[in-house]
Amino acid sequence: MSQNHHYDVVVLGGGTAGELVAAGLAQAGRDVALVENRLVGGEARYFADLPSKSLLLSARRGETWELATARRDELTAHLDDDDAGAALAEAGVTVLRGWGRIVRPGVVEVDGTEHDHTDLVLCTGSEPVIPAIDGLADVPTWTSDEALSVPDLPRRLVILGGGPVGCELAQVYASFGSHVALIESAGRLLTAEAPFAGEVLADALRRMGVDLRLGAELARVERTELALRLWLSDGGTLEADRILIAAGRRPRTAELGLAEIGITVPPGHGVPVDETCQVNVEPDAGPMPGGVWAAGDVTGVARTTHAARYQARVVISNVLGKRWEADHRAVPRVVYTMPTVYSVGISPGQAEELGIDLLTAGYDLAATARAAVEADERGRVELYADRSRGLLIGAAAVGLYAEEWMSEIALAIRAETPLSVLTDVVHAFPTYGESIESPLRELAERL
Ligand SMILES: Cc1cc2nc3c(=O)[nH]c(=O)nc-3n(C[C@H](O)[C@H](O)[C@H](O)COP(=O)(O)OP(=O)(O)OC[C@H]3O[C@@H](n4cnc5c(N)ncnc54)[C@H](O)[C@@H]3O)c2cc1C
Ligand SMILES: NC(=O)c1ccc[n+]([C@@H]2O[C@H](COP(=O)([O-])OP(=O)(O)OC[C@H]3O[C@@H](n4cnc5c(N)ncnc54)[C@H](O)[C@@H]3O)[C@@H](O)[C@H]2O)c1
Repeated sequence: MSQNHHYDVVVLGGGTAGELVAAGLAQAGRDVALVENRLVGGEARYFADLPSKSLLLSARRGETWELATARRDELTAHLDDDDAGAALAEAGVTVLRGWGRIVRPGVVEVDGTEHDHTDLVLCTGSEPVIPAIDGLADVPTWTSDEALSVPDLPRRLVILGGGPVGCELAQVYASFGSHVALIESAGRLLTAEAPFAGEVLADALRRMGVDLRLGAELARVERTELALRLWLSDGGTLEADRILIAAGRRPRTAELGLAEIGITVPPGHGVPVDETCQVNVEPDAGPMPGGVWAAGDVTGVARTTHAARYQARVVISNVLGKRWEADHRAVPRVVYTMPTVYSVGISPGQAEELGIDLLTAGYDLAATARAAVEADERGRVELYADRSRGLLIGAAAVGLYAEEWMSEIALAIRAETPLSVLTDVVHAFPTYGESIESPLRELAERL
C-alpha cells in the first residue's frame, strides 16, 4: 500500500456538490483532493438535470428525436469530462480517479493508495432503488441514466414510478412517439406534493396518450420471444420493449467505509448532518484530525441540484471557520413537465404529519388574462399558511413557467414576510404571477 500526500481536505465524489466544495476550498488556499470514480460533474451534468431538460425543451419545440438527442449529447459533452477535470486542476484541485473509501480516521484509500487529510467532505450523491420484483432482474431495464444518454427510442416503454423522474421521462418519451405506460403504486402521481398537482399532471400526460396505471404494482415480468410481458397486481397486463425503473433514489452510503469513522447510517437514509452540514460522528471512533462534512443527495435532506449547491456553499464557509447554518425551509421542488409543477416549503401532507393547522387558498390560472393570451388555461396555484403563526409556509403551482414566477413565494417563506406586505405587492399585467394576489388576500382576511 503506497502512502500519498497529506491534504487539508479530501472531497469524496465529484458531482455538483463535490466540484463546488473542492474548487471553493482550493480557491481559498486549501490543499484539496477530489475523488471521482465516474465523471467529474456528476449526475446533473451528464445523466439527469441537463439531458432531461434539454429533451423536454426539444419536445416542446417539436424537434425530431435525432435532433433532440444530438442537442442533448452536445450539452452533456458526449459524456467527456476532460474540460470539467481541467477546470478543477486550474482551480488548484488534485483530481484522484477511482473509488474512494475511508480506511481509518484521517485516511482515504483510492485504488490502493492512501491519502491523509484533515477535513473530509462526503459528496457521493444517490443511486436508483431497484425494487425486488419477480423476473425484473432477468430482463433488460433502464434507469434514468440510460434513458437520458442512449440513442434508442423504444416503441413501447413501461415506466415504474410516478415521481419527478417517472413523470418527466414519460413526457419526454411520449412526446417523441413511444407508447408509454406508467405504473405508480400509489393512487396518484407526485405523491409528495399537493394532490391537485398530480391530478393536473395526470390529465396532461393522459392527453398525450400516456397509459397511467395508478394504484397498481408490477407483480411479475417475463421475456417472451418478441417483447417483455408484465403482470400487474390489479390483474392488468402490459407489453413492452423496455422497462424504465424510476422508483426512487437512495443516498449513496454503501462501500464508503463510514463505519471506520463512527458514522452509522440506516439503509436508505442519508448521512446525518447538523445545520452546518457537519456529520454526526460517534465519539468512540477515535480522534478525527478535522471535521467530517456532507453536501448534496448523500445527506438525504433536499435532493435537488440547487440544494446540493447551497449545501456546498454552507460546507465551504464552515470549513473555513465562518459559521453558516443551512435553512432548508424554502428550497423549491420543480418538475419540469408541461405544465411545470412547482412546490416550495410545507406540503399539505407534511402539514398533516406535523400537526400544523393549515389554511389553504387557491386560484385557477384560467382566470388570469395571461392564460387567455397564451391560450393555455391549465393549472392552479395554492398557498398554505400556518394559522397559529399567521405566516405563509408553503405553496404549490402547476402552470406554464411556474418555476420562474413562483420565486417570490420562496423568498416570502424564507424571509417570513408578513401577509400585509405580500398583499401590497403589485404584479405586472398580464402575467401568471398575478394569480397569487387573490389567494394572498384571502389568507390575509382569514388569518
Ligand atoms: C432524472 C433526474 C433528473 C433530475 N432533474 C433535476 C433538475 O432538473 N433540477 C434539480 O435541481 N435536480 C434534479 N435532479 C436531482 C439532481 O440531479 C441531484 O440532486 C444532484 O445531481 C445531486 O448532486 P450531488 O453532488 O449530491 O450528487 P452527484 O451529482 O450524483 O455526484 C456524486 C458523485 O460522486 C461519485 N462517487 C460516489 N461515491 C464515490 C466514491 N466512493 N468514490 C469516488 N466517487 C464517488 C459519483 O460517481 C458521482 O459522480 C434530477 C435527478 C434525476 C435522477
Ligand atoms: N426536476 C427535479 O428537480 C427533479 C427531477 C427528477 C428527479 N429529481 C430528484 O430525484 C429524486 C428521485 O426521483 P424519483 O421520481 O425516482 O423518486 P420518488 O421517490 O420521488 O418517486 C418514486 C415513485 O415510485 C413509486 N414506486 C416505488 N416503487 C414502485 C413500484 N414497485 N411500482 C410502482 N411504483 C413504485 C413511489 O410510490 C413513488 O411515487 C427526487 O426525489 C428528486 O429530488 C428532481
